Amino acid sequence: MQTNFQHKSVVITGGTSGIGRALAVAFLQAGAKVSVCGRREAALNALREEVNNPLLHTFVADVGRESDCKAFIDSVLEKYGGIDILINNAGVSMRALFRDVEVDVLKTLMDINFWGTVYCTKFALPSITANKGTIAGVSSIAGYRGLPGRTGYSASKFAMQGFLETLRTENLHTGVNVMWVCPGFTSSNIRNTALDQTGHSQKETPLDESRLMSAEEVAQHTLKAIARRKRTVVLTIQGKLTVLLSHVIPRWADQLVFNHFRKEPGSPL
Ligand SMILES: NC(=O)c1ccc[n+]([C@@H]2O[C@H](COP(=O)([O-])OP(=O)(O)OC[C@H]3O[C@@H](n4cnc5c(N)ncnc54)[C@H](O)[C@@H]3O)[C@@H](O)[C@H]2O)c1
Repeated sequence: MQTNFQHKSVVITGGTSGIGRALAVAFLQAGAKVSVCGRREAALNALREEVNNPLLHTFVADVGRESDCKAFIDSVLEKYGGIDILINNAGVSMRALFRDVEVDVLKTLMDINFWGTVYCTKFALPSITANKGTIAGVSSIAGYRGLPGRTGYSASKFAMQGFLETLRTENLHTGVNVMWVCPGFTSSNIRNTALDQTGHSQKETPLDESRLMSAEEVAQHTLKAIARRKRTVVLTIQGKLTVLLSHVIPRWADQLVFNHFRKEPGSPL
């Protein structure tokens, strides 16, 4: 890994916790120049103190805002002179049935998960093209398969994958690799910060987070996939089976997914 990423300029959105944070640490360990954005200065300061590495650049930006994304990418170009790898990682989830949820919750998820990806990619693309680099998205099984209680989340990840797939095809002969990674359930803040029907954080997780894949494992798989210039990576067997079943026998997939989410603690199904 060391040889692949040494001195590369790597940009990660949403890098103060979970998978984004683990990616930042892993790329720094591999000798990359890492730029991370987050919404809160205090969380970015904590990350800087913890990793204590001069190759880490942090910037306050809400990826749901186009002007923040431009300012973030401009700051990276100014500091490091270019971008080799962009990882669109920042994300928020939800848990509420569509019949109950306020439409604004879905708009918030689209703003962050989808539009944040579009904005950052738009501003970083010229430099990544010049460097024949990589544009990556941290997607989800929810980007292949609608999951109950997650209409906005699934829609945003389907949209992200459609956007990235199109971009990959447009860039087939430019030397730019466009790819996405789909982790399975991974221990992080994503379920605690998931929005409820009125747009407030749930502040609890329905899963035993200690039994899930770690963010560090996801980061290692992601570095490997980027180094090998993969197209898409689904990280778990359960995820691969869900994707396959959804294509081959979608009616079964509907029932299996329904059964799975009905058993989730607090499920309104
Ligand atoms: N944890 C899982 O089980 C899992 C599974 C599949 C996909 N994912 C995806 O992985 C990615 C990372 O999530 P995670 O699991 O590490 O959760 P997390 O909540 O720990 O990390 C999400 C990060 O995004 C940041 N973020 C949220 N909104 C933002 C905004 N508007 N602007 C800037 N930053 C913002 C958060 O501050 C945080 O640093 C997400 O895109 C998520 O959809 C997670």
